Amino acid sequence: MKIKVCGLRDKSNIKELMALPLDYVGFIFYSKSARYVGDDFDAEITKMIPLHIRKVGVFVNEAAEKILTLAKKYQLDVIQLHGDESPEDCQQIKDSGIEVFKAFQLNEDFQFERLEAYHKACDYFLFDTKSDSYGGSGEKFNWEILKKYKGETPFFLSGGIGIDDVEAVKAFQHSKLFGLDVNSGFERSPAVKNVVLVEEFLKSVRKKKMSNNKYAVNERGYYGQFGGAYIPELLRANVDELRENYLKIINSEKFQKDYKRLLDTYVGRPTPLTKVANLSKRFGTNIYLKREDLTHTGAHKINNTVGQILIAKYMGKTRIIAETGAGQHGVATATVCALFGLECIVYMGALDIERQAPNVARMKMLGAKVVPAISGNQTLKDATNEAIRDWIANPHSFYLIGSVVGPHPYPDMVTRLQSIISKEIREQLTKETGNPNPNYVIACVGGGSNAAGAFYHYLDEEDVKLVAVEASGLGVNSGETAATITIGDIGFIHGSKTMLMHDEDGQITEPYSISAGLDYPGVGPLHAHLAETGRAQFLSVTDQEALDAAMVLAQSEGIIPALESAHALAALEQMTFRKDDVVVVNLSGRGDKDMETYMKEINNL
Ligand SMILES: O=C(O)c1ccccc1NCC(=O)[C@H](O)[C@H](O)COP(=O)(O)O
Repeated sequence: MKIKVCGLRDKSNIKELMALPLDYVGFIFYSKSARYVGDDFDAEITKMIPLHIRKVGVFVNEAAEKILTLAKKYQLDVIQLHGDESPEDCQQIKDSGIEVFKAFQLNEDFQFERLEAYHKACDYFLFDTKSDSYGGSGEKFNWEILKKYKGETPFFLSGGIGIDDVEAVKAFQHSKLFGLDVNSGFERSPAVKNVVLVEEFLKSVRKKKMSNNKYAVNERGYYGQFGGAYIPELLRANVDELRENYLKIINSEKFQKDYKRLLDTYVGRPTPLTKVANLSKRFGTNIYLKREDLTHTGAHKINNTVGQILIAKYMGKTRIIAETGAGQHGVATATVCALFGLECIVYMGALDIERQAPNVARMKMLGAKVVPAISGNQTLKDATNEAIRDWIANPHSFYLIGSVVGPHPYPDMVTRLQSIISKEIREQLTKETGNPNPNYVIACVGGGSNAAGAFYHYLDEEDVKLVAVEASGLGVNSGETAATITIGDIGFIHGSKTMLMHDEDGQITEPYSISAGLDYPGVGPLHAHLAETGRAQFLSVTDQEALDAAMVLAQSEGIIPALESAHALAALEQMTFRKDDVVVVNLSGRGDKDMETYMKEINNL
């Protein structure tokens, strides 16, 4: 929720307010207002305002020429029009490249049809109370009226909002509510705000709503209708042992201390949140990359293997088994087994062993035994079957799964271990913009572990749009695809009920994507639930679109992404953003491992 404090003038008061996480500050350029900045308002005052706080000039029936002159002088980012300005007046300001807020004074008789002519010409509306003055009346209006507002332009709620309105504001819901505009409710005297009260208001309004756990796993291991533990009887004891222990261990102080130490000193966390200027310019918004590519081993996978190896140790396990497709999870598992001196057996399809020679060599160098799966298509699905067989035969082993898939508790356990990603994003954005919540979080989805981690702390923050990007390979209808949510159905795979791709006989189909990490015929049950409830939007990206996006990032920002992450980047091309949106793309891995593919697929490399 964006917060705008309007009606400022006093330099020392403004300086104090600048320390608060505000989004907008407003200056009244209407001479009849008690908060009028005055004819000799010092332009140095607006210059000292940090760039992330946007400066709004408030005008009433003023000539466009004068507005634009003052906008230049005071470096205003936004013009807020409070008089009888027409859509054409708004458009004239907008055409000069400045954002426009149009204020409307509402009462029960307000005709919302009036707004239709303004949508194109305004970036935001501001709904204030009908009064004899043009604004700053300190009076509230009946917010229920806004149920009638069905327009597309987001709005600020305004009019007499004060510290006593925190609960009402939090309870008020409207899909187009963008922010709150406050003014006289926080004044000591005209144009001088009570900084302590403003700070208290910001904290209370933004305090995380008590999680309603709508998207969390329930005690039976389900996300809505998805999840569960559909496993052979012979595996039951192994899975139950893990289910009974994982939360106790993860929540223990000792685990938290050991896990944090490893994340900080071995994995290299926190990973940076990089604002990418050239990409931001290209998409006309503010794009940040969460740099999982900078972790040890070069991808987010290590967050999970470091956590699971600790859980295995605490459970007294000495033998680790894992399955791997392209070898990334195998390498991350072999890495932590080497670190802890544990035996490591990695099952890998015989065909994948042939295709992924460097990763096979890495695993061997790290001391792991790589066992070929020679059944079926000799790929990931078959490797998983072999790993499960091994686990049944060797119950003292720990099966270390690499994504938010498999029987409960794996999806929840892996999600929690990857949630460090969104925990850090929140902390980093708070420092950077004053608000922990971005407008969008975008991540690629194969099984879905990097997306689960990037989404986790935002699941109940409905103002944050979650975008999951699947690999559509050669196209969603080509038969050569891995876009499970887009074309799949409900079914059972690797011990859980979820969405998967299958043929007419119900057989799971072989997925295809240029990106090995997205080449999975199912998806984690959390993601199936996010898709079903509409909490996350699912987009799909072809091989070619991902390759193009990788080139754009490499050549505009000097970062070569993993092919998986390139899918998340390519989704930007399918979306439209506002100038002041904050968009976080989870850059799940670095591109070194994909150089052979890039060299083969991109001309002149
Ligand atoms: O604040 C003023 O004096 C004013 C005068 C003329 C036009 C607009 C004005 N204020 C604009 C605002 O953005 C106010 O914050 C908004 O009207 C709500 O004010 P309040 O009821 O005091 O919270």
